[in-house]
Amino acid sequence: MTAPFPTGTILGYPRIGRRRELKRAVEAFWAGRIDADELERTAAELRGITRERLVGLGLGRGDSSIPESFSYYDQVLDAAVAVGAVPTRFADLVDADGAVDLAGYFTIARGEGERAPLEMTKWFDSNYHYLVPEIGPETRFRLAGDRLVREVAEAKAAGFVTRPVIVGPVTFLLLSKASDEAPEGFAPLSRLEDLLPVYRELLAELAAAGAEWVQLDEPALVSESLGTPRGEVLAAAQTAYESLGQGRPLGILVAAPYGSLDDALPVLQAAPIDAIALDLVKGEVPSGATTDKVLVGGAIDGHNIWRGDLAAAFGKLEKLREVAGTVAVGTSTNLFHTPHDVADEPELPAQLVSWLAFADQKVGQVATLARGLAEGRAAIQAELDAASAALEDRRTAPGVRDGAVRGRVAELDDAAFARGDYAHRRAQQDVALRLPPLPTTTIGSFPQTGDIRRERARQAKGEITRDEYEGFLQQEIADVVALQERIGLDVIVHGEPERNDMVQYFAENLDGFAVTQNGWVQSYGSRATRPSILWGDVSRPAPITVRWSTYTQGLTEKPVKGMLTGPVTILAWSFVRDDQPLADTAYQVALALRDEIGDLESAGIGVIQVDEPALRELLPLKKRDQGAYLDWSVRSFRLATSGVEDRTQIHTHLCYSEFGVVLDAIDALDADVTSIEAARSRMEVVPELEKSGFGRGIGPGVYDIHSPRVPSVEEVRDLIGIALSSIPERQLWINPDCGLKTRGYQETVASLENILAATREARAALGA
Ligand SMILES: CN1c2c(nc(N)[nH]c2=O)NC[C@@H]1CNc1ccc(C(=O)N[C@@H](CCC(=O)N[C@@H](CCC(=O)N[C@@H](CCC(=O)O)C(=O)O)C(=O)O)C(=O)O)cc1
Ligand SMILES: N[C@@H](CCS)C(=O)O
Ligand SMILES: [Zn+2]
Repeated sequence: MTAPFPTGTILGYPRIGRRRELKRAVEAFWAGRIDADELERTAAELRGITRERLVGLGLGRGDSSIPESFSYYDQVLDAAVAVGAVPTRFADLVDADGAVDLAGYFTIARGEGERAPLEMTKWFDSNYHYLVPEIGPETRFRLAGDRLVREVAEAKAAGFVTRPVIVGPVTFLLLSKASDEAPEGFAPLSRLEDLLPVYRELLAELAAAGAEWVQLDEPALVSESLGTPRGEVLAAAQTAYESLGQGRPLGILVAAPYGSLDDALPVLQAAPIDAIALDLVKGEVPSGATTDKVLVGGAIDGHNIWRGDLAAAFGKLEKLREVAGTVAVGTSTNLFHTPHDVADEPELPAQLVSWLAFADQKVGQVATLARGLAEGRAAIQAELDAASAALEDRRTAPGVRDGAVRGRVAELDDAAFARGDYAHRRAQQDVALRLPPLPTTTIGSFPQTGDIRRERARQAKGEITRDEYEGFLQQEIADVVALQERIGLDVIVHGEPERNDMVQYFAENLDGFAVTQNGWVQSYGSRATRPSILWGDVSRPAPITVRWSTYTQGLTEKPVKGMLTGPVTILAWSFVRDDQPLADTAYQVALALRDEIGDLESAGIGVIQVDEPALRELLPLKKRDQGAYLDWSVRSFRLATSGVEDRTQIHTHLCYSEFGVVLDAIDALDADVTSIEAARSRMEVVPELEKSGFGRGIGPGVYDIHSPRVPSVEEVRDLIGIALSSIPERQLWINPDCGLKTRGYQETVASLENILAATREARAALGA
């Protein structure tokens, strides 16, 4: 007999700690300042605090409503390690039972010496990055990790019955790539039948440790963008859950966040599982056939921070009751996309705070709606009314709608989105910039050293004055310029030392945004960001970057590249207002950037880069939504960048994604030069670019900045050679994959020197 499913739950909770305690402990472990036992103790303490907190917020101690969703680094890596899927290059880290210890786990995540880590890529349409498992015929699946089982037991010992969460087998394989050993055309999904017994064994162990329910996350079932034919995905889901459901030792919840299940819903309904979690924020309440399964209605948005329309959310659950015998309320996704607690933001205006719900407030909302489901709408009417009143207040608050901003957007005509003919631009830029063949540049940031972060923190605390801080930054820029000149780079950057983050910095300088003090959200591993809150109409009260760029240009004869973050990325990495289409907000941000670009040009900056690393990330998971997205995202970039003279060279930069499906959109951005991550995949994107007829400047990265490894001159020369076999010399730029902010100086300098040495060799070979 399956235990009853709780009436309210969340799909997961932030695991980094309210003050990023996990980051500090993990980085201390990496630096050798604490040992594995101490790291384990800190992590166990954090899990204990989380469980107690969730009970305090209204979840149950013994009813499986609390998810066991901790991870030291990444949940996909956790699944890989649990099922023994460790690539052969890490074989020495694996013990006789197939297990790796904590140090080994981090080595797989981060690489070591010549051993590359697992590749990192975007988790669905979010700014979270997961590690890509490598699967081949040689992968020996076995139950190799017992961490989740130990955490269930740890909870049990503390008086909790929690619900362990693990990436489901179908999603696990669909997110994997073929290992180095696999033959051409090998599909990891072909190993499903071999993987399922391991999951079955894991479920048995979780049940033995005291779990009554397990949550298998299957977001891949909602996505149409993973490249596997839909029929194969559905068949895999059927096989997996027919198999796992037979004689199951505990209740199985299959969670499908980030969109609607569409034709996968009947497959899951027919399978011998007990509950299905639906995303009712991105997806609709399903109509049609009724089901005997528990439907967990994800009516509370797990991917943003708005308090939202609680009455409408309850309405969705009431509608869900028309198709399911048992309905529970949940979050649409794991809450790890949101910061911990609005109460940690004393500096935010009270009115704005009243519109917000971070993870803890969302748990409270789930508890309220669960009470409504149990006791009827009248029991929660006061809470529903309070949320509706906050929503109405938000609708009419000053700044949410700014007539001047709206008027400007309304008056835009086609000319605002177009530059002159590229051939003419190129000719003018050649004269203005006088660059050598295979011009070299970097992507913008130089290492964000402890010193820089400390000085910024001291300035924020009032320990040093604004002038002292700015003097420090000027010195930092002067050093970075001198370094680039010494190494021989052609287009100089200022290194972005004034930026805490490439989005937050702009948010701090634009109207319509608020920023948080403690609103950290994990981006990957130990790295986090504080997404800004875009709550009102956006405009630029004053120039933002102009004085930094002009100061830098005053230090060198070489062209300095102005550096901005593009509209799509500013939206993607902020919490964006949900009361108007994203396109409308994007155009407002684009106009603010257009003003900044105009001012940079007027100040004599001849090269301006507008980063759009999140262009691929925001691509909707459903094909039916992609055309409209690509249209407004490309237009917003063009709106930002097309106000300049032909002689001004516009660059863009993309990274952290696979770009195949958006190559046409990248071309349509009409940037003069596009730098794109390519080193880690050994220039995989280059033949695709050639095929797509990309005709402007292109800089496929030759240095993988995710790793501390220094690429050798030969390695860079080989990559340049591969690039030149597809890209005409006239178009090719030489640059790293991305900014250098997460790197140290030693490896940065050595790598850039090697890049320049390889470029000089390549130029000589071309007779240039
Ligand atoms: C390029 N990427 C980015 C993404 N998203 C963004 N919003 N920004 C990005 O750059 N997504 C894709 C990629 C990869 N993702 C990341 C995400 C995060 C980092 C990163 O390095 N994060 C830093 C924190 C950066 C930051 O906000 N720094 C602030 C605050 C610094 C701080 O912690 N200060 C201390 C005090 C200082 C001291 O004494 O040392 C404190 O507050 O306690 C700043 O610089 O002012 C991280 O550490 O996680 C990289 C890529
Ligand atoms: N200009 C930014 C781009 C990161 S995607 C940087 O160099 O860090
Ligand atoms: Zn980048």
